[in-house]
Amino acid sequence: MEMELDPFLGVVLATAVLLVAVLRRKRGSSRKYKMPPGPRPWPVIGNLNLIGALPHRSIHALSARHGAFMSLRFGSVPVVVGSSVEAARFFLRTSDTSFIDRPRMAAGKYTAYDYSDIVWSPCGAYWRQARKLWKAHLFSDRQLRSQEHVRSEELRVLLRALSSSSSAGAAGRGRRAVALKEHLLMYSLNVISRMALGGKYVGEGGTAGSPISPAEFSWMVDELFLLNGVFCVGDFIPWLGWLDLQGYVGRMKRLGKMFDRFLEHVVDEHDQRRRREGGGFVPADMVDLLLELADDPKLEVPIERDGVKGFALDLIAGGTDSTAVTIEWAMSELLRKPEVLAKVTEELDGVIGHGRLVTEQDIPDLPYLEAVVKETLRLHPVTPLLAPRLCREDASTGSYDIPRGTLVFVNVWAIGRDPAVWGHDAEEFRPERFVGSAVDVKGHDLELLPFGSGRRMCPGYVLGLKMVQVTLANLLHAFSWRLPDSVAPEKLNMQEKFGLAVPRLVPLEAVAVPRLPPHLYAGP
Ligand code: HEM
Repeated sequence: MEMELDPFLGVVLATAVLLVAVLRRKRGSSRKYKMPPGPRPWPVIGNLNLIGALPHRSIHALSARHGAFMSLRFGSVPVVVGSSVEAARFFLRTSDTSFIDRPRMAAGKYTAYDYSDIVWSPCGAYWRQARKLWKAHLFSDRQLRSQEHVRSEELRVLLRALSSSSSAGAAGRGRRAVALKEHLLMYSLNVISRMALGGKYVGEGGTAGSPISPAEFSWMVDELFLLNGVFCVGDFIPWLGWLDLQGYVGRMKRLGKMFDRFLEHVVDEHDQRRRREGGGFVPADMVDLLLELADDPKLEVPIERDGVKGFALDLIAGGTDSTAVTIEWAMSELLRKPEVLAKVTEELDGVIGHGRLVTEQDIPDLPYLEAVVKETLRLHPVTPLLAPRLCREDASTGSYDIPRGTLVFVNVWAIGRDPAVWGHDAEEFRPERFVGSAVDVKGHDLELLPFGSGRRMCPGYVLGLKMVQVTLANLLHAFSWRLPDSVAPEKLNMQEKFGLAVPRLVPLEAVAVPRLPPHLYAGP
């Protein structure tokens, strides 16, 4: 949601502000709402001028002045932001049915098959059915267990790749720093490709005729997350939309076409196998399952081909960037805190030993590692404002009204750093705060909501959490990590870059020295 105005856009908006200020007539409103307090909006742009390149931080600074329920106006759209546990309870629990809709924004239209995926689909029979199908079929415990071997095979590929790309001949200090995120993205993409699409469609070992290179694909995923998070002027000032002054809509249309070429190829291949195998066909991956579900005549709402492609896109997008971003933040925090890094390594040595890798079943025996993951998600929730919600009926907090049509954000980033909840050291990375604590990330504890909560909560959280925990555990178990000699831990750049996900601005580079017997880095 970048809102750094370019000069041309600035001139157009300033002219429009003037015009509207001059032409404005006082209109009577049919009902008087008592909205939460907030900064005074300008004509036309509302408060968009107050939103900087990192909206969760700009909004947090404004909430500190105006309150945990705060009104804003983006262009002509009323906005309310919740920034406390009480606000999260109101929006995501007690009045959750009023706020489970999504706004119709350009990103959903152009990058998500006209709102046919789950993330952008409006609340209704189609969305409810999609969530039910995902839960019962794609993300059932049985389905996730049956694909555990895929995750552990790809993990070994990751460890091998890290071991060879960091080696520069001599062991120890002679090693090169690796760009961790590139490796993590390729790994999570391969895991989700094999689980969802039945094979690797990108990069080394990709299926024949794959229409996409790894570099192109990783650019596409980055672009998708950026464009799904930007504040697009046309969404808020519709009469300026046709000008596409920021160029975002053009980029969305281009990206939508690129993903469509890729997904057409994937769906075609799956269709062909179904036809070839006829009655003997057995679904082997999530796209097979989706195609079979789409054919079910008992479906309440039909799922068209665009729906299948939209769901496949959710799987790819949800399964790749979010996990890679979280692990990169965890490693950054650990590299700044050698004593925490030493403690988590000690736990791994004690529980796992040096003879094997960590499995998903080991995680409950690694409470300090679990605490490290929670602490990372507290300080660096991947989507700090959750995905935008739309108020679909007038609601009231008791003190304030939220009219139908209001855009709602819950700033979970701010809640995760609230000293009233987390104490005076809320900004500090200190996993000990979770040791022996029952607070979890599964949507019950409103002070820690990296996956959201309620009916619109992330449906992939079990997989996402598993992947973050087991991957981080193995990175730490299989390698000793340090920053390059030129970077002092306290000087490590921790700046963020905004989009639907908030990754590091500068990718982390670190030196990885293998610490387990060589056969554990060999192929699966
Ligand atoms: C660390 C990993 C992940 C994090 C932190 C994360 C976080 C989130 C958040 C905050 C939301 C918005 C919830 C809301 O509006 O209240 C969301 C929605 C969603 N996530 Fe995830 N997610 C992760 C992994 C995944 C995975 C692995 C998948 C699927 C493979 C996935 C698929 C989705 C989908 C489809 C939605 C939209 C749900 C809806 O609108 O009904 N996510 N996620």
